[in-house]
Amino acid sequence: MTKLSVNINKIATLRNARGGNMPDLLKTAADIESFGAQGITIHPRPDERHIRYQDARDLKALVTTEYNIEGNPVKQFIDLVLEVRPTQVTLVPDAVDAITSNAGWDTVKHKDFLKDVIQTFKNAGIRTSIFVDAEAKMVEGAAETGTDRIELYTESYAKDYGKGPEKAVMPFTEAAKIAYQCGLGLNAGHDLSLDNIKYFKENVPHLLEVSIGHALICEALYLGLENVVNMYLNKLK
Ligand SMILES: CC(=O)[C@@H](O)[C@H](O)COP(=O)(O)O
Ligand SMILES: NCC(=O)COP(=O)(O)O
Repeated sequence: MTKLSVNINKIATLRNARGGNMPDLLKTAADIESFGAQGITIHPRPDERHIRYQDARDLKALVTTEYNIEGNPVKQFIDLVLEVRPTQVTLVPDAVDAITSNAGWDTVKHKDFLKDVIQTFKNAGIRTSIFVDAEAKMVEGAAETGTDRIELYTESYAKDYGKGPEKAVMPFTEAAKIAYQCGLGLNAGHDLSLDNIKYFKENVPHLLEVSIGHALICEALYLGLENVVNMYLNKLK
């Protein structure tokens, strides 16, 4: 079985737009768990444009499933993760000004750095994962850091899925096999959606977990709007 970890960054984006507490991030996380999701993912960024560092602390007391914190391991992030002690930390090499994550780690170039950071988190009993592109060299490099898992960066799959799913998924199938041979657990995420997730699951072996946020929240709007519009109409009769 592949676990679904719901990324709630977009709930925080919406909340922050008005400065109040609507939607309530903590209630939404609890609801998502009660609907059956097996994990909650957040990706606090240094500018706190969506998830705030305090959200990461508050969620710790509430999340009863797998709690996954993603981010670039700058000092502030490392300190936060060591304080919160989630189930899993996912290291993502994102630039401060990036709109969203746009690349996996170069695990060859940054091997020594990653080894140190991974060890720090493992010493604290936190499972580790490294965000990588679906390339043999990067997967093998990740294995040499001592990480428990990798997360395959799936943007290219999502982008190319419409042009031909067989070709789009091929590098991910291969990377998954290599990860398994290296003894790495396998996660995946970025731009996965209701359209493309089934084919990915069917063609990528040993997939332990996917984290999905942007599309899932958009789909929740599309699929929930009719109900809410009708509730308003009923009140306005
Ligand atoms: C690592 C990854 O692919 C996701 O965490 C993604 O970066 C979501 O972050 P944003 O919600 O800030 O786009
Ligand atoms: N790790 C990927 C993630 O948490 C969600 O990415 P996205 O679905 O918001 O693109």
